[in-house]
Amino acid sequence: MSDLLTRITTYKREEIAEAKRQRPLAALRERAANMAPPRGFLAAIEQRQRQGEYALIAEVKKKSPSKGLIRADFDPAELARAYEAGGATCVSVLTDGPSFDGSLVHLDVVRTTVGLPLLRKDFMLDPYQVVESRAWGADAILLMLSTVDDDTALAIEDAAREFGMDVLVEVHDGEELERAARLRSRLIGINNRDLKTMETSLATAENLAPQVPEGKVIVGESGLRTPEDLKRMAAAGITAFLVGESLARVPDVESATRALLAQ
Ligand SMILES: O=P(O)(O)OC[C@@H](O)[C@@H](O)c1c[nH]c2ccccc12
Repeated sequence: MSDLLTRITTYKREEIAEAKRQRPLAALRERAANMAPPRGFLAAIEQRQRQGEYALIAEVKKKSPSKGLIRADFDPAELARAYEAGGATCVSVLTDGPSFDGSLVHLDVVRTTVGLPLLRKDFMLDPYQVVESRAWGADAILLMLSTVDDDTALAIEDAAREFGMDVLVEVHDGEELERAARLRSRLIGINNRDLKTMETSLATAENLAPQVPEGKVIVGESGLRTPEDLKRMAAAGITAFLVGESLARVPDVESATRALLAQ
């Protein structure tokens, strides 16, 4: 694991232990059970694709370890509303505090603001976090295979299935892709960003896409800025995208979202 991921997973384990003390699983489960059922995340993506359109998961992102501050006047509700108005299919909400200035409260705020399905973007290490995600209104979770072993990945996936949530399984290389193929989730995210070097190359998704098994839905992640970038991904068979920085950075987010999606 890279230094950054080691640092993040270390504090994340402490956060999880503290959350379990403050809100035991039973209480969290009760809250999750009272939530409205999940909005179909994968279903929304596949519906767009069936219409011959790009599916965009637009990310509510204030800052990141690689880019620093992305949006100074950060307002998660306003950002999500602009994404929705601009034609996004789903919204990703970063909830990690220390590295991204995210919060579970953002998830709650975004859910009451837009009707789109929501991904909780965080570092999932424990099935407890899946219940937590549902209790705060997430419809899908991110599962990075670089941070969990196969048994943990399966346990997290099982928890998500129990709640009817979708799982975006994130990979960065061929080995992780092989591991992803053994999971049941159909959504595979290929992260163009190398978390060891922080370098982003669209060639990552281009090169891995042909190795993704039939029946999976590929999401191209990170470093996507222009309609040409999306076109390049589409040429490799990728028509669903996760985009944060390039949209969250600009003043007029709605127009930028629409412009990015113009085919
Ligand atoms: O801001 P970008 O380059 O458009 O990237 C968005 C998203 O792919 C990125 O935030 C991301 C992908 N996988 C992650 C895992 C953890 C934190 C963040 C990420």
